[in-house]
Amino acid sequence: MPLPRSIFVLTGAGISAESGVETFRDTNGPWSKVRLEDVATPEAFRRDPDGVQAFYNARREGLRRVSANPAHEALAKLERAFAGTLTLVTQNIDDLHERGGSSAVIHMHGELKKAICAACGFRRAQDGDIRVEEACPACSRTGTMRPDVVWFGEMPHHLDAIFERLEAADLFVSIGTSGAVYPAAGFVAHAKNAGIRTLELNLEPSDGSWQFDEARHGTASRLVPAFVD
Ligand SMILES: CC(C)NC(=O)[C@H](Cc1c[nH]c2ccccc12)NC(=O)[C@H](CCCC/N=C(/NCCC(=O)O)S[C@H]1O[C@H](COP(=O)(O)OP(=O)(O)OC[C@H]2O[C@@H](n3cnc4c(N)ncnc43)[C@H](O)[C@@H]2O)[C@@H](O)[C@H]1O)NC(=O)OCc1ccccc1
Repeated sequence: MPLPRSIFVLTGAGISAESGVETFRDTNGPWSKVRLEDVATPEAFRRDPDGVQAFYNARREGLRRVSANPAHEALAKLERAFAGTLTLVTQNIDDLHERGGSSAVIHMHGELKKAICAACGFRRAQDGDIRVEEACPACSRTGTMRPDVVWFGEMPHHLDAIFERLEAADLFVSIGTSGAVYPAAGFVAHAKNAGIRTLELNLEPSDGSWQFDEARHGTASRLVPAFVD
């Protein structure tokens, strides 16, 4: 296998599973206790801001109790080895890629540790809880500060740069994702149509596994370091 010149990596919840961040499919994960449309849509935020804030405040607080694992660290090593020609796109809203040493992470679904004003777009770093009634420091409106995450029905971030980088890559690697949520789940088909080699590293075959040139199944903390070395 010729050494790729530029690699595009997409990650999902599976890469953070061994750090203790539940995936969306975990039987006792956060998503097993709530309905997606009750916590991760703009409509839910309008209908029940307390419930939505509590859901994300709890996940943000949970980040204090977890740390990056060997899969995150291996991708940081790959970033150093492929200075500038590695694109790392994650669907995850946790900060474990950065805590694993990666510096150029594209969070296409946003970040738990950021907040945004739904009225004026003001953004800030967010460590503690967002309080429902707090006022936006920029426009002074209250009840508009929300987690800076992409909810269902909202446009993911950085899509133009993502597709540009994807088309310029010669290897697409998908790690720890079930391929259930679009547009991320469509990246493998896009890569194939562009003649790019595709590799899946996942605990089990994902919904889109049949599309990959190669699939290796097992835990990320074992598969990713083995892929990088
Ligand atoms: C449910 C699904 C069918 N719905 C969608 O896809 C929707 C609607 C839609 C759009 N296009 C479509 C086309 C067809 C059908 C539906 C749609 N998409 C949207 O609404 C998107 C926005 C979607 C983003 C929503 N926000 C998230 N997250 C942030 C918030 C939050 O986190 O709270 S999505 C969220 O769910 C997804 C969960 O998936 P995974 O990360 O893969 O996690 P999962 O648990 O499912 O799987 C884990 C995998 O890991 C593996 N694993 C487990 N342990 C390990 C281990 N140890 N090692 C290795 N692997 C492991 C498991 O085997 C498993 O395979 C991620 O994307 C995650 O970010 N927006 C949009 O379309 O806007 C308009 C648009 C867009 C583009 C252009 C024009 C218009």
